[in-house]
Amino acid sequence: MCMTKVSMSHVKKKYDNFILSDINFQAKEKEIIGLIGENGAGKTTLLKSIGGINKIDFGTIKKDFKELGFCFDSIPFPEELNILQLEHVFQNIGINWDTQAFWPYIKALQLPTKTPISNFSKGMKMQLNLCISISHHPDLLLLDEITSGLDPLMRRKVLRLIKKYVDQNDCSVIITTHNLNDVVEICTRFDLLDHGKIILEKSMQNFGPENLEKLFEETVQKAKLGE
Ligand SMILES: Nc1ncnc2c1ncn2[C@@H]1O[C@H](COP(=O)(O)OP(=O)(O)OP(=O)(O)O)[C@@H](O)[C@H]1O
Repeated sequence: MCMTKVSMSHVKKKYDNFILSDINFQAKEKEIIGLIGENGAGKTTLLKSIGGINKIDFGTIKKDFKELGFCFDSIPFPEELNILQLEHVFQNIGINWDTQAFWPYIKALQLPTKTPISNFSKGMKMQLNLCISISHHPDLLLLDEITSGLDPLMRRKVLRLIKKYVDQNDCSVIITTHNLNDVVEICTRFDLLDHGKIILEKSMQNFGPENLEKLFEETVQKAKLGE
């Protein structure tokens, strides 16, 4: 049976000038869900609501995951440390941490282990963030624009790593991205957001980047015209 990791029902989140409204959304085990939409559509707000980082104003979120992993744009660890030092800290703070899993990820992405993290590029920090997140063995992984700022080769490596993690674990992933190739390459489903609403949800069978872009444009255009 395919387990649901998170289920949202009629969720609303209000900011002064924005409402995420009437969100009904489910993520099931093994799904990799791409959240797409124009700038300011509400992708990060939705992701943060799922992760409990945002307090919702209305509706319910049923959480059936055991361990949450997430990567948002801020780095939640001390940047003056290098990877060797940071890994030592994780080993010793008594959290769910798998050293054996962590080092092969670092090796695969060729991240330097003795350079202070403060000297890493934005892309390198994102990669490290991902390696740390999946070394806690999350069964729900939230990734906010994980591929932005990555060169094409590194982007491919990161996507492969995410896909492999899902293949080998009972995990579901929700990823926000502006790169529709990310969705085509690893997602099993996408949800298109527009002005705080999910206006389209589709399984990824038979979509290439061109027809996904066309569908994106047409659906957003129709929503703007109120059709
Ligand atoms: N903490 C906040 N306080 C007030 N408004 C916010 C806050 N966070 C986000 N917003 C607003 O909510 C709306 C949706 O923002 P969000 O970051 O979720 O969009 P997004 O789809 O992820 O955009 P992008 O693709 O540009 O990253 C925007 O209008 C933004 O200004």
